[in-house]
Amino acid sequence: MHSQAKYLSGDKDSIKEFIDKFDVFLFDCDGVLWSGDNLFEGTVETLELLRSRGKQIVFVTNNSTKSRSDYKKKLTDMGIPATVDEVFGSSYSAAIYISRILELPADKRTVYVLGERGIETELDSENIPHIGGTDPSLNRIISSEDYASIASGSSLDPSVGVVLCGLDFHLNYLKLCLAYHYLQRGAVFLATNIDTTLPSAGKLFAGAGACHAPLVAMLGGTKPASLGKPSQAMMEAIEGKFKFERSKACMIGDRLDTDIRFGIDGELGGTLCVLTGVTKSPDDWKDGRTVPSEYVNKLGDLMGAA
Ligand SMILES: O=C(O)[C@H](O)[C@H](O)COP(=O)(O)O
Ligand SMILES: [Mg+2]
Repeated sequence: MHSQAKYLSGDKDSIKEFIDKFDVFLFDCDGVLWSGDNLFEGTVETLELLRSRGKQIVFVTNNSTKSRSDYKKKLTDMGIPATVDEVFGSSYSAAIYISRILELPADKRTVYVLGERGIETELDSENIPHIGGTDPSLNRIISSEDYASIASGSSLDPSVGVVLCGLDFHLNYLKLCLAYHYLQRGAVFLATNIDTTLPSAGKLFAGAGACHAPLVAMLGGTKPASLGKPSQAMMEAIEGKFKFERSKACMIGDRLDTDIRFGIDGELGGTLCVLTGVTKSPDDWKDGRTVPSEYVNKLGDLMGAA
């Protein structure tokens, strides 16, 4: 880990030297490429510059609301050429973990989802049965019948072996209580990611970590295993798919406890922090716990090497 982050913005030679050090750039999305649907200045040009220099680009996002194909569409709609194979999201990471790593009893293979369509799509891609999620019948206030049927277990699906939590724009009391009772019955507690906030429109909003925080409180502090950044299960899955040399790879992100931690723990060749998302200034890493190797004001500053 670095004790001092090198500031690159405006330093043409250092930017060129930085880019030349790496063959692969792992790009975080929210807070780096855009804020919500607002693309940051210079993003398209910077990605074009890196590709023109033969760099491999991988989009590594913790945003679980979209599948890989959804992200490919968002990227291309925003003017960023991308293929589905270049996208690796936390929902996909979780689906791979559940289908290929987690060993569940044969009668406990169903996943109860607290989250959006992106999680469901990726579970489908791994043929994992799931309930909850975007089921419209759950978008309502809990009833006295619900209390009774959840308490007795008569409305609970006995095949649920996992509760998987992501960013849920339709979160409610009923859904949290269903998740809690599945967990109480022994379901494995998983999260796509731990991000407590979501950058959008230049400010911060509730993130996936805030969505499952009520369950952590109800469970007396038990936290889910998270399959997004900084999980090294995700790094290993990405490395397995793209076969890159870690010392020649750089993680570019806006969040210290996910993106930069992901790159440091993964012993990548470098970590570049941008100040357009969650992290706002070098003061944010003055405790020395998670210090990027380099930083810029915004991604587009790398155009200094053009
Ligand atoms: O709350 C969340 O899920 C995250 O803030 C968000 O989606 C992170 O996405 P990323 O910055 O990893 O693209
Ligand atoms: Mg981000």
